[in-house]
Amino acid sequence: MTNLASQVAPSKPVTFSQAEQALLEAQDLSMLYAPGKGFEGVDLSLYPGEVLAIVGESGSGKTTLLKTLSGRLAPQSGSVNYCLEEGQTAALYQISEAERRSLIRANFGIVHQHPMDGLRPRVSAGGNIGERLMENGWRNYQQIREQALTWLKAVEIDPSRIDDMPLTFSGGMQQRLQIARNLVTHPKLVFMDEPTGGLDVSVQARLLDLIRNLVTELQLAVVIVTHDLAVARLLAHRIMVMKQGQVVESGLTDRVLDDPRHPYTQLLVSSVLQQ
Ligand SMILES: Nc1ncnc2c1ncn2[C@@H]1O[C@H](COP(=O)(O)OP(=O)(O)OP(=O)(O)O)[C@@H](O)[C@H]1O
Repeated sequence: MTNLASQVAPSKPVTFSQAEQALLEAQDLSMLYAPGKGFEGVDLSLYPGEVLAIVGESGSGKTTLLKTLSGRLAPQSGSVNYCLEEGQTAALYQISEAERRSLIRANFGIVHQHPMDGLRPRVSAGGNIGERLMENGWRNYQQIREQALTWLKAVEIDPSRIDDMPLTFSGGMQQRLQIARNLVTHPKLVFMDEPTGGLDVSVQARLLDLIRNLVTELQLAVVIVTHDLAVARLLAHRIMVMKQGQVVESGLTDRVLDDPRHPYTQLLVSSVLQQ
């Protein structure tokens, strides 16, 4: 394992009641830009409060799948259903574009690998957080600023930086700000694409610890794309392994990493152990 694993203790195994209705369900989902480029035949169920890691080599289709699951890229075939409340489900690609946008705004968080892809560069840190509240109907300036201050503290950013522009922040701070902007509206489901990629190992460890605490505290369901098995081990209850656009193995994190069954997963796990 990398240094990262030794700096953050692994999360406790949790089981999810399969009797509960899935929050997100994908059936026979495919999106290929060209043969072998994208993903095909993906089935998946995610339960409330569950963290699912999608792992696999570069180009295996992880980001494309994440975009489709989060309503940002229509599949060529298959369905994605989101459970609005017990017994009420929305088919993400059968509702109108406006309905899908509003569903995403109210229920999903989307954390990009490069924080500036998810932040507005010409808006202050406080404004970046407050904007999300305004999009969800908040109007009282004082309350919005108070929430922004609370969330800056929650993601360990000095509240005195509230009026500073995100471009004056370090990469780690920008990523924490992007997380605050996403979580301020208490989404039920958050999609993360390599949220610790491109950061120093010590910054990664701090960020991972923060993400793990927030996920537990807010009981978030998360789909996280990572090529780093240590990140998956620390955060995820379940892992899905992708190779060339196909899911080759999935299961509880400890089972997949400690007893990998598919030769490709065995290769991934053994290559990490040799580092
Ligand atoms: N907009 C696009 N148009 C055409 N091909 C694309 C597009 N986006 C991605 N691809 C191709 O689809 C395949 C899967 O890409 P994807 O980004 O989903 O993989 P990934 O597993 O997330 O890789 P990485 O870990 O490097 O981000 C790659 O071959 C990629 O080049």
